[in-house]
Amino acid sequence: MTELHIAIAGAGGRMGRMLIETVLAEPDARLAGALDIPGAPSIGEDAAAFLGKPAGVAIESDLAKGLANSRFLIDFTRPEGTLRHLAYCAEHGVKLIIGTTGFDEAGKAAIAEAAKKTAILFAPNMSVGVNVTMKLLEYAAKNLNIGYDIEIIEAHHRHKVDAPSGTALKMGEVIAGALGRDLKECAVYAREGVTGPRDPSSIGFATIRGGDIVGDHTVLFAADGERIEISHKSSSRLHYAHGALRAARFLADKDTGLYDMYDVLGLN
Ligand SMILES: NC(=O)C1=CN([C@@H]2O[C@H](COP(=O)(O)OP(=O)(O)OC[C@H]3O[C@@H](n4cnc5c(N)ncnc54)[C@H](OP(=O)(O)O)[C@@H]3O)[C@@H](O)[C@H]2O)C=CC1
Ligand SMILES: O=C(O)C1=N[C@H](C(=O)O)C[C@H](O)C1
Repeated sequence: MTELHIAIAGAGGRMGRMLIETVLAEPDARLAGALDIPGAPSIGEDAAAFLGKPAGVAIESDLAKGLANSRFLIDFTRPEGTLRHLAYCAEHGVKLIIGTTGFDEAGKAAIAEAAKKTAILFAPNMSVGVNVTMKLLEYAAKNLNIGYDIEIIEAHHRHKVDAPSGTALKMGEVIAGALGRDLKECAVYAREGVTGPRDPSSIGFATIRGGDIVGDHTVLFAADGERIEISHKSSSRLHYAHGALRAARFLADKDTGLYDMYDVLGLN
């Protein structure tokens, strides 16, 4: 069994901590490094101090130190952080699993470019359930292509900084693709005041933020006389972390290339 030497970025964050706990629990993985943003209170602490059982890995802000012993970096941070890590990983052949959301087009292009130099898994949601839900949405959209208004509703905790969620946007892309539409042309992200009647070719988004909601996504197909709702609800972050570990195993024999969870799960 090849041991996966993994560093975790955003080590003090919600997903960072879940990933550290998960890596420490997996027999084929070793926590080999931990990063956080310069100035974060966690810098210098043991990465597993929050678990009450030190792992002997200090949280670093210096990328060379934090990644010295790692072949993989799992990064769930912010676009600006991921893009900084990306440049270093591409240069030094560290494989990257990116869960961060909220990238603009330039950020996505930078990730695609870096994938010519190192292997990258980039997915706004690493849950197996969410990715299977995407396939259900593709099927539903293809078969409900006339007379159904499509609305995507997502709800997350009060700390989330980007909207709509990366998952909701990906769901929109999957649905638009299945219908032969371009999401950039048909997405409606907000409604207020006198909006006029709904454009039947639009795909609407609604965002809810509050409390500790881990992540809920519902796609509504609404027609005259019936409604179909396809929902996924997360009650824990563990399944995202398990997905990220599956992604690392998938990248183990890849040197370059840009992949997503469909590749990992054989859903293409
Ligand atoms: N793909 C998936 O399956 C999932 C994706 N996500 C995405 O992961 C990301 C993180 O979510 P979450 O863990 O809840 O967020 P948190 O805010 O809890 O954690 C983010 C971590 O990244 C650090 N950070 C912030 N800015 C930078 C930077 N510029 N450089 C380096 N590190 C930085 C933060 O440090 P500090 O706290 O000091 O600012 C913190 O440690 C989000 O984009 C979210 O949408 C979340 C869950 C699942
Ligand atoms: O910020 C979060 O928490 C989550 N972010 C991801 C997204 O934007 O889709 C995935 C998940 O919904 C949790």
